[in-house]
Amino acid sequence: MTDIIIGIDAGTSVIKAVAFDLRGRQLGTSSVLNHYLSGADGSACQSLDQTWTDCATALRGLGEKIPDLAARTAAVAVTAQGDGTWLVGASNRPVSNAWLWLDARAAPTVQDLAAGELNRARFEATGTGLNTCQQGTQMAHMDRYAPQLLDGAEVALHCKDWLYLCLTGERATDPSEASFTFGNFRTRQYDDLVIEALGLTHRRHLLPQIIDGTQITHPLSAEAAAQTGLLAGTPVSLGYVDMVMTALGAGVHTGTAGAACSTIGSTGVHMQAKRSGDVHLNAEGTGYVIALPVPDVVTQVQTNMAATLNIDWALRLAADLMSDAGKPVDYSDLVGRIEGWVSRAKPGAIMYHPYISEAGERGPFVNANARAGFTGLAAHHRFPDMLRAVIEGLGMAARDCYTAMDADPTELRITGGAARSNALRQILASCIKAPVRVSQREEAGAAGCAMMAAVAIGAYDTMDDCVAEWVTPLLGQAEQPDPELSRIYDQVFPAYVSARQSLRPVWDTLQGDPRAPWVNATDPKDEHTEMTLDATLVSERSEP
Ligand SMILES: Nc1ncnc2c1ncn2[C@@H]1O[C@H](COP(=O)(O)OP(=O)(O)O)[C@@H](O)[C@H]1O
Ligand SMILES: O=P(O)(O)OC[C@H](O)[C@H](O)CO
Repeated sequence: MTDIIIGIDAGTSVIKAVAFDLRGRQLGTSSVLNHYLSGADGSACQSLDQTWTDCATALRGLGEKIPDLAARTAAVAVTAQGDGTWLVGASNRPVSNAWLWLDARAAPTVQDLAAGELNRARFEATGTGLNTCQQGTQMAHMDRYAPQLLDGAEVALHCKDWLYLCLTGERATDPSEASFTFGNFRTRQYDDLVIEALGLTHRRHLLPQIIDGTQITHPLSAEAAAQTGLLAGTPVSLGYVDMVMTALGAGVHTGTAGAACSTIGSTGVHMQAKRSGDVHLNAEGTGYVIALPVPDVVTQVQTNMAATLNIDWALRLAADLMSDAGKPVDYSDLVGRIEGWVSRAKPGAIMYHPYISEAGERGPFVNANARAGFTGLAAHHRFPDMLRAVIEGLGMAARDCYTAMDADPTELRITGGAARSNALRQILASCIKAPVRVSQREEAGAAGCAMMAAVAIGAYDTMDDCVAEWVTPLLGQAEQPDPELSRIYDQVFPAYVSARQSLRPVWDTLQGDPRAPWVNATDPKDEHTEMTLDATLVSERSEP
């Protein structure tokens, strides 16, 4: 009897394979740390072959934990980190390492395309502002400065699409990434005007077929079966991009009017489900519109490049000082002190803009030069005051994003590593002025794509039926905002926005001239991969 669905979530930090029963109970997880290479030129690259090997290892690991996994598996589904460019050539071999969503090399091309006369029409079709993370801008950049990469490719995939190809031999992508990058969120199809606006009409042949994993599956190939330990012929479903899979699993679409969902992990993703006719397209042309695997329902999205990476930066600073002073401690050991430090500090005393990512910020404004900063430090301030400001900065950034979406959430469902922090939950609720609820779902991304497979194999007639059993019962208690904190944050927020608007020329000066366009097609040196490793260690150590 087949009674298990496996969800694969290939994130930037970790690749996970998670087993669920057909009613959504999590049975087991197996994970492998992910690795990418980043360079001083802004590059962030990942080996396609290694990604598949790691995925297969995670699946075999799951087989060691769950008795008779292969025979019991009714379906497999895959989602992964989004954006980026995974080029595949003849015989389905990689053309080069993938460019990840973290890759900042396309910055000059983004500036150029954003000023193009077709850009507003492109935005109104995709609902998505241009940034360096996306496949469209990365391919446009390659087309200008490294055309040999595209010349050598037969198909341009995203991470989950590459894994789907390895699992099934099918070249395909899903409606979410296809429409927010190259298409229209209303039709979920490619749009010629969008492709023209990116200057990629002559590369149109690189875009794969679009399939919906709630309706179509392909069988696991014999080669993939040998590598993963699963049975050839097992149905495989292609999930949507991880941002919406996580949100689906954590409660973005349960039928509660006005509810929104934020993922507060390394990045911050803020989203609200809407009918496609109700999407608010802002004047600045920023954000994403990402389809959900539900007819005519999309998510309006604004996403911060860095969320908890700001906390990790502050803790690392403290850990380095302690280590230099002969009291060695890893920054992840300090996570347990966050609550005490925050409770000792005065709210709203210091302002912090959380743009710590080397790639700047993308939501609700796009600026590769944006950088983090404190405003309002005084001699009496100590580390706890600064840490509280960092966490309040994440709350302000979330409010900035929801404001740009014209959303006024009635309730915020949260997931991601920092949802474990009481202090963060209270600050977030008070900044947004809505109760927060933490989903008890441990692996929301893997669950989201497994739900698609559950619909595809007929375990549920509709996604809404599946949500009612897999998602709604796992939503935790509502935690109310603190009215006094909300009053303080109401006062601070306009200043937070005007400060970040005024800082623009300062950031431009600090970053100097825009990066020289990238011309060298060689891959970066392995300069650091420890960011992802550390993030994982922290979250493992801080399990409740
Ligand atoms: N109790 C906590 N308080 C604040 N941040 C935390 C806590 N526990 C984990 N984190 C942060 O959560 C992040 C990991 O979140 P997670 O969602 O697991 O990662 P990712 O977004 O990389 O998939 C780390 O940056 C870590 O510092
Ligand atoms: O790997 P994670 O942080 O789960 O996901 C990354 C997103 O897909 C990315 O931010 C898309 O641009």
